[in-house]
Amino acid sequence: MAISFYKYQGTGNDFVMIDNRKMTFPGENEALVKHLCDRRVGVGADGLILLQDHPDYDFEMVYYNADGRVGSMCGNGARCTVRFARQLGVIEDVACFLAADGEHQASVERDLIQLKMNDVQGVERIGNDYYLNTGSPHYIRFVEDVQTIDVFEEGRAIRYNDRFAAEGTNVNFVQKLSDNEIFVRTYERGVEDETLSCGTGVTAAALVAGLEGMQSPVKVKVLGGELEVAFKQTDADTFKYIYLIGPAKPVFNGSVAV
Ligand SMILES: N[C@@H](CCC[C@H](N)C(=O)O)C(=O)O
Repeated sequence: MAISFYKYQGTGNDFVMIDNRKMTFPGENEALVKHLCDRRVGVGADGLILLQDHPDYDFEMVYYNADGRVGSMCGNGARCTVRFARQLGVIEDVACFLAADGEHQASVERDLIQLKMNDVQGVERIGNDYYLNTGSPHYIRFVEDVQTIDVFEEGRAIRYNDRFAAEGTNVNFVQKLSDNEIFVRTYERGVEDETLSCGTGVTAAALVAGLEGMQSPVKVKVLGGELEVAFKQTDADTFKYIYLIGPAKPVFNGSVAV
């Protein structure tokens, strides 16, 4: 069997993208998804996304982590899916689509995709760190110099500690660069390694920076590029009108024998 695919990336977070409007892709086949995401024997990606028809939305996005399991919300993946939907002619410059955490709106403006994230309510304090859900679970730790952090070892230690081992969490190390800019490095659950960018992680980090006094919009540097997060804090730990803004680009397309 041959599978046609597209490869997209958003600030270095990369995805195998499949047009599954004919519902031919066997999404329940964990081993196949894992194989396609494998960087040695497959296409290679941090995750795989199916774009599917939905009766009530422009499209539905179904996201899998590189380990082959269905994931929760993926912010960079969603921005890439919007770009992909536009390339396929499914949408023009605006979209309303369904993802793991519900409905999302998005718009395309030249290179940039602006994605509306769901409201966030509840930010837990864990010692000097934070834990919140921006569609996916994120642990946030502020550090003095993010470049010197061993993200794999320190992130993995938190992801597999007694509190998180069963469900897992993504872990973000955040450095404040100025009064409106942060640098974020992320250990991603389901990839079980550092990725070059994580959209829901960057969003979580910006909201927590907001809790610590940073004004919206927050500029965010990641290893794979730059993003921006706009938000409105409406309560002690409630955020609304959250937007994740940044580029999403096609890389190549092809067909892979499986
Ligand atoms: N890379 C993603 C985050 C994906 C979700 C995560 N790996 C999980 O399932 O917890 C993003 O851009 O948000």
